[in-house]
Amino acid sequence: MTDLLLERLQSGPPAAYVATFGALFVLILALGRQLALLRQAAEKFEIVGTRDRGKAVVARTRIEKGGVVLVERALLSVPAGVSPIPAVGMLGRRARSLLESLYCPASLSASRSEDGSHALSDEIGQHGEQLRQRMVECGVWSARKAEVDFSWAWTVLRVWDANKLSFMSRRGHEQCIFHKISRFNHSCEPNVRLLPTGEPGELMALATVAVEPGKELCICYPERNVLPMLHFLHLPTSWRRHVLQRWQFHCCCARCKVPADATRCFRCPTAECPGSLAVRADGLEVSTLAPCGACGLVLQEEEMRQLLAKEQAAEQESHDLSRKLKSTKGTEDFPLESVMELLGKCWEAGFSVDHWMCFWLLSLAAVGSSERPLNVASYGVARSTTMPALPGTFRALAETAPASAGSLLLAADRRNLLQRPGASTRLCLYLTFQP
Ligand SMILES: C[S@@+](CC[C@H](N)C(=O)[O-])C[C@H]1O[C@@H](n2cnc3c(N)ncnc32)[C@H](O)[C@@H]1O
Repeated sequence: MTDLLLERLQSGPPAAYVATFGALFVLILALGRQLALLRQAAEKFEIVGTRDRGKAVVARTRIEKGGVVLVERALLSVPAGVSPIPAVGMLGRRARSLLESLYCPASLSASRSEDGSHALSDEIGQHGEQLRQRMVECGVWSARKAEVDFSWAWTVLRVWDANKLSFMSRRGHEQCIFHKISRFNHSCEPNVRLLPTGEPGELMALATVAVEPGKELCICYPERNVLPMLHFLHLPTSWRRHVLQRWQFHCCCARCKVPADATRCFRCPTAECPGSLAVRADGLEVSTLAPCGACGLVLQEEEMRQLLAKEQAAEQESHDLSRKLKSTKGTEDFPLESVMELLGKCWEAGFSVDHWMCFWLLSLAAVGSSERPLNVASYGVARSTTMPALPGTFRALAETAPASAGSLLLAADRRNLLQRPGASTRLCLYLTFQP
């Protein structure tokens, strides 16, 4: 009996078994591949390579406004403010390889205020020099494993830096990385908005406008207001470029490529001309103004210099106002007078009603003059940026405002402020009041 067994073992499994198992294995692989292809075909988007911004998500079919592009569960998720290091060290094989395939910049940038006291670079050093030590200290790795896995973990942390998204779920404030959602590029005229589904580590991508097949699907990376009640999308091009440096790229979206910055524009001085002159945003060191869009007037260098100096002075005052707003508790101490005063200065300085500062001040004026509690009024601006555009909103305010501010309020009342750049993305706005 034992001899028979030994003989069987030495001669190995019969060839028929090997062939059957081999065939089954190949069949399972082929089925898996077919299933993956079917799933991909059912998706409304595909991930493709681009010439200038790595991979991108592109619509495969027409997606209606408000349509769900995808719902995805995160590959890696940690509560906000908590180090991702232990989670990185405990990833499974599949999550590891998916993460490794994501975009990974050459350098991890310096500690950031958004990360608060838990800036990653405070733990691991600017270039990962303390990473090994931290992995061992927090018990994720033995000293030997630290030697082997160091470069892998360093890569994953750079992936984390470039791709992480923060949002609220049932579990609280989370920071997550996704396999597909992390492929969305940024645009200053986004057509997709990410929304938490409420489930832990889960996000949903919704189209904010109808998207035609072949068009890139983009989100807006900065989520927070830059000034109280002023979202990133309403900022001038140069300021947006500065904010985007956090992701280490120079935005090449359609809005950033336009040579004149429509959010920094002045009224045309020609009598009766309704046009405006916008600051050129083509990277010239000294700012100049493009000719008037309506009558073609070109300003002399000295006139341009004067307008730009006035703009700089008003911007300086906007920082003081922003400080006041941050300490505002309610409607009682809302600095409406300061808002009106600055509006008046902007009008006298020749700003167009489309200038970013006018848009901001007009939103503030609408909130500050509303009879509703501050959080409700500012939420109104957040939910519906149509509020400042409702006929009559500013006309009533103009009656009590200083004469110069009154002109701007009346001008704004005749216009739909949503016609301004970035406004098509209004579903992406979260103009919340941040005390
Ligand atoms: C979260 S990843 C987005 C997906 C990435 N393109 C990829 O290949 O996986 C962020 C990086 O994509 C690139 N990127 C995103 N939006 C861009 C834009 N509007 N212009 C240029 N580069 C962009 C930048 O390199 C940025 O750091």
